[in-house]
This record gives sequence, C-alpha cells and structure tokens, in this order.
Amino acid sequence: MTAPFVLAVPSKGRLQENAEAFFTRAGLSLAKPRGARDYRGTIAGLDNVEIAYLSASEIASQLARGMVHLGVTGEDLLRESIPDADKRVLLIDSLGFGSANVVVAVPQAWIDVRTMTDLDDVTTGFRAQHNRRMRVATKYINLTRNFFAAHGVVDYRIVESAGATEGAPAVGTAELIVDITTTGATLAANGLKVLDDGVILRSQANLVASREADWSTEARETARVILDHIAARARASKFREVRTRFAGCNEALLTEAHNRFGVVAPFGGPTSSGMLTLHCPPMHLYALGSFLREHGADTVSIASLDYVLDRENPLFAKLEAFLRQ
Ligand SMILES: Nc1ncnc2c1ncn2[C@@H]1O[C@H](COP(=O)(O)OP(=O)(O)OP(=O)(O)O)[C@@H](O)[C@H]1O
Ligand SMILES: O=P(O)(O)OC[C@H]1O[C@H](OP(=O)(O)OP(=O)(O)O)[C@H](O)[C@@H]1O
Ligand SMILES: [Mg+2]
Repeated sequence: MTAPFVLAVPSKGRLQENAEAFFTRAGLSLAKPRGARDYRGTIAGLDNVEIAYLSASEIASQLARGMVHLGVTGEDLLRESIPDADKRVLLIDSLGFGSANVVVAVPQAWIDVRTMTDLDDVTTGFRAQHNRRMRVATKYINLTRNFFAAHGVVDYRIVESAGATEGAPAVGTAELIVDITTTGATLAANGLKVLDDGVILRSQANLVASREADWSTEARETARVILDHIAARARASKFREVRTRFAGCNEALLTEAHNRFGVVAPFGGPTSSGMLTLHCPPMHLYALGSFLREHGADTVSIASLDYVLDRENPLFAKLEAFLRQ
C-alpha cells in the first residue's frame, strides 16, 4: 500500500469553519468516519487521502517538517515559525478568510509616539533613563525581531507571551506589544493604538504546500485532483455565465465587451445564428446586459457557475514549478 496523501485542516479556532466550508464549496466533502472528536478524516471519492485535523499553528510546523503535503493555515503562523518560509513551503493561494494584521501597538497615552521612528527615539531614551530596555510582549518573536531590525530599533527586549498579550502593558509586564488584530476591539479595550507604519504583516488563510513532503508520483497526482477541484471552483466564483442570441452579435462586439467589461468567451465567438455564451465578472453584469440589449439582444440570461474546469490548472502549475526548483 502506498503512503497516504495528507491534507491538514484546522480543527478548532478562527479558521476551522471557513476551511471546511472552503473544501465543501470546491466539491471536496470532508468526513470524520469515527465522529466529531476524530482527528483523522477522509475525502469522499479520494481513497488515498487522509485529513489531519490540527490546530492552525501545528499545521504550520507540520508543513515545515514535511509531515503533511497540503494544509490550510494563516500566513502569520508560517512566517513566524518557518525561517526562510518561501523556500520550504509554497503559498498556493490566499483563501479570502482569516484576515488579520500583525501589528506594533503602544499605549494610547503615548501621544507623541506615532511611528516606528518615534518608537526608536523613546526606546533609546528609556534605556538611557532607566538603565534597562523596553519590553515588547508577543508570541511573534521572529516577525518582531525582523521588523524592528528593519526599522533600526534595537533598544528593546522581547517578553514571550502565551496569550492575552494586549493586557501586558496594563499589568506592567511589558511597555508595548506585537499581536494580531482584526477588528481592533481588543486593542481599544486595552487602551492601545497601532503605530501608523506598524503593520508588520497583512495575513489571511492560505492553501499551502510543503516542499519536504513525500512527493511521489501518486502524491502529485492526488494534489492535481485536489487542486483541480479548487481551481474549478475559484474560476467559477470569479464569473457569471451570460447567454444571449441576436443577429448583430459579432466579433467586433465581443472585443468591445472584453475591453469594457472584462468578459471572456470560453467557447469562442457567436455561432452562425448569433448564439453566445460569455463569462463576466459579477460587478459588470448589469452594464454588459445593457450593452447587449442596446446592440439588439431581446433577452440576456445570467446564471451563477458552480465549477469551470479549464485544461490549464494554474494552482497545480504553481506547485509543479515550486517542486522543480
Ligand atoms: N482576530 C484574529 N485573532 C487571531 N487570529 C486570527 C484572527 N483572525 C484570523 N486569525 C488567524 O487564525 C489563526 C489561528 O488563530 P486561533 O487563535 O483561532 O488558533 P488556535 O486554534 O487558537 O490555535 P493555537 O491553539 O495554535 O493558538 C491566526 O494565526 C491567524 O492566522
Ligand atoms: O482585533 P480583534 O478583532 O479584537 O481580535 C484580536 C484578538 O483575537 C485573538 O485572540 P483569540 O480570540 O484568538 O484568543 P487567543 O489569544 O486565546 O488565541 C488575538 O490574539 C487578539 O487578542
Ligand atoms: Mg488562538
């Protein structure tokens, strides 16, 4: 029996629900054959795939070590926990959920501190005055070190935080923090503000491949099938299908529709009877419909697409290129 292909999916936390919905939308239905507390799952129809349900941070480290082939996790966790992340993992696609920024935040009471340059000044002043360095509470140790170094800030030390980081300045265990934020509510509730140029990373959930995993011929074929589902769904969700038929429908009209509305004609130009199928970005649908009617269409039908399978699969092509390097 060949070794299974392992796909890691968040088992809890912020990414779990969205990640499961993402695979379902792509037509990959995940199942837990032994019940909800089972941390190993399957995908209907793909016998050689094992789903590993792990926490988002565990997925990042398993990807780095090649224990899983593909996984869904936050970019913040990848960049923090994997040195030289771009060599060891491939961010195949960002998934449009789990958005959050890793930021440098200081007490709102520091009214003169708005930028990293201001922070550099106060850290230096603090050290001279108190004979110790300012403390930065964070679990993003590597991201903090790199970002502070890039801004020339050196007079600080990191206090590793396991949680409730935003509370550190108020309880006196640190002067400032680096943490992740989405709505900013937790920062505000703790009297903190983000520095104007203090966004270290704009993160979101990504579909990620590991370089170190066992990429046998079978594993690549399985990845191709999974990525084919995902690419077909991604392609479908970017467009709606527009159909019409009218005599004056010709190539020139099609070119104009392409230039004005970003329309593509997946099956070529109009047939001899003027029948035409177009794919149009959702935001231009009404304008396209009006345009077609102005040129003679009596009826324009618009429908959503579930899947669009193209011969080219840009996601798998990206994976192949990465594994070849
Ligand atoms: N507001 C947010 N706060 C924290 N993380 C967020 C937020 N929005 C999205 N995320 C993303 O979700 C990821 C996982 O966060 P979460 O706290 O849900 O994990 P977790 O299940 O608690 O994992 P662990 O036990 O390893 O901390 C974050 O690293 C980040 O990529
Ligand atoms: O900007 P906001 O929308 O307020 O969100 C940010 C907060 O959410 C996260 O904590 P989480 O709830 O995941 O708890 P944790 O620290 O235990 O992981 C994060 O660590 C922040 O504290
Ligand atoms: Mg958490």
